[in-house]
Amino acid sequence: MERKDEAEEAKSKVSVIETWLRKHRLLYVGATRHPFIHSIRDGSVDVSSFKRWLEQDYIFVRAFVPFVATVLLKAWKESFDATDMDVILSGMASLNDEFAWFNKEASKWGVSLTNVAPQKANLDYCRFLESLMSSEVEYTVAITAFWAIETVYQDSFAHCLEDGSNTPEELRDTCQRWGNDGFGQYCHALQSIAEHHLEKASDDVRKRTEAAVLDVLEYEVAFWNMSQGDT
Ligand SMILES: Cc1ncc(CO)c(N)n1
Repeated sequence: MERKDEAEEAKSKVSVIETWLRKHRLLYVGATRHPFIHSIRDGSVDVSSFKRWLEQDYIFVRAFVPFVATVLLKAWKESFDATDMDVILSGMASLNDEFAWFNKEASKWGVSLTNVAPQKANLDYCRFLESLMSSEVEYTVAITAFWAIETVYQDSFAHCLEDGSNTPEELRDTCQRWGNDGFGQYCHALQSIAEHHLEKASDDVRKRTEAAVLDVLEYEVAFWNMSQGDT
């Protein structure tokens, strides 16, 4: 039998992340095709649910920024590829715009972002983020969790902009925020970085990274449930 050359072999090899997405398909679909997302896409969304999501997501993003800062710190210490930092920094820059966007969106919907009490699912998710901020958590685990968090929003909101969707005009801006092609490319860049580090990781780190990705997907489902008032 002829030996495949290396390039051929690399091409046919399924990536670590792709393997996990196949293995945990149902959970991934649960996080990215949630009834709340379906309701945005088909136009039946309840305004009070959307407002609740907006208020709670603002609190989440406040906690997300320090998490991303620790990912940046770990990239600086643990990765020898300068593009890692460039990609993470571009993510931080877009989070800066995101705060301006949240304020604009809040006034459009008559929502106040100050004095909002975080709900349980949000507190749980923020606490999980905080656990990932520890210096004990390896860069591979943190960058892959980061990829998963961004990708759930990208995949969910891009679905609301696809042909055949019936997303109300006043919600298109929100869907664009995470569903636009540039954000999609940024998620792919994060995926390549995560994959690169996973390929080199020990079995133990890989196992813990897979567990963190599953945690992210479960917290995302709970977050959408909370927005719909189901918790
Ligand atoms: C809950 C949640 N997950 C992911 C993102 C993406 O940044 C977000 N803004 N909120």
